[in-house]
Amino acid sequence: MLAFDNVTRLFRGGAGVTDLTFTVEPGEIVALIGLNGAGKTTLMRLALGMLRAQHGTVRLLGHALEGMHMAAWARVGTLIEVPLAYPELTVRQNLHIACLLHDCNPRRVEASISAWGLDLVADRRFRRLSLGNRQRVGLAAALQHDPRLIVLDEPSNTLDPASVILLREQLEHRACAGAAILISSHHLDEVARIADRVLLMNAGRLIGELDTAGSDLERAFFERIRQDDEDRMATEVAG
Ligand SMILES: Nc1ncnc2c1ncn2[C@@H]1O[C@H](COP(=O)(O)OP(=O)(O)OP(=O)(O)O)[C@@H](O)[C@H]1O
Repeated sequence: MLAFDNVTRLFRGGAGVTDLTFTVEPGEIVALIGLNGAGKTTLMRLALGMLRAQHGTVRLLGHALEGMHMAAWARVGTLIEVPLAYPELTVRQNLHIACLLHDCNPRRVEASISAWGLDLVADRRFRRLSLGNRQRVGLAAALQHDPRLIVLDEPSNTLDPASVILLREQLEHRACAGAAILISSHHLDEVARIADRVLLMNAGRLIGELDTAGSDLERAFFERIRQDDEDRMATEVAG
């Protein structure tokens, strides 16, 4: 569903991501964790063609990124950084547009409004919403068309605990229906609860998977990062 093969994208100044190879299969929830600046958003932007790889290939839904046509993009659901919405339009109008863009029946909008608890703000302009409600609109827009591939950057940001549970249920439901899901997060406990696999990212590289069965996830996470930093420094000194 989503496959990276040796993908590299470096920015001027040297930051970026290097040699990324991984897949997200149908029915799988894969989480990406790493410190600020590790490269998670860059990876997601590469996955969605918002950035082009300098080396390597990205494949979505069986297509090379360059060969993706509109019908294939309509089967992808994304939320990267901030929800994309027209500030002067209402929640309902924004969801209607998102539905049309994804070639889905606009009758789904009402179910989506109710699923995300947006009934009371459905006719309010997007710009007047609280941050958490904006995020809920963004998630509703990303998921209401039953995408086969879902890519969400820190989706639980600004959500209240009830919405975090709602998000978890929505993602589990979609994974059960066969969607491939990639999410990034800073919430280790939440990630451990929902993800089938947790990929660790550090300094622009994927450095392995975190075993979520362990009792002290934070400790395991920081230990892996510390070890990777040490290994890299040792390699640099030796080089
Ligand atoms: N357009 C750009 N030009 C130059 N450098 C960039 C650009 N976009 C990202 N970077 C740099 O690439 C690195 C990875 O950034 P990225 O936003 O992918 O990290 P992140 O893991 O998503 O961080 P956070 O958890 O803070 O959101 C950082 O050092 C960042 O400053």
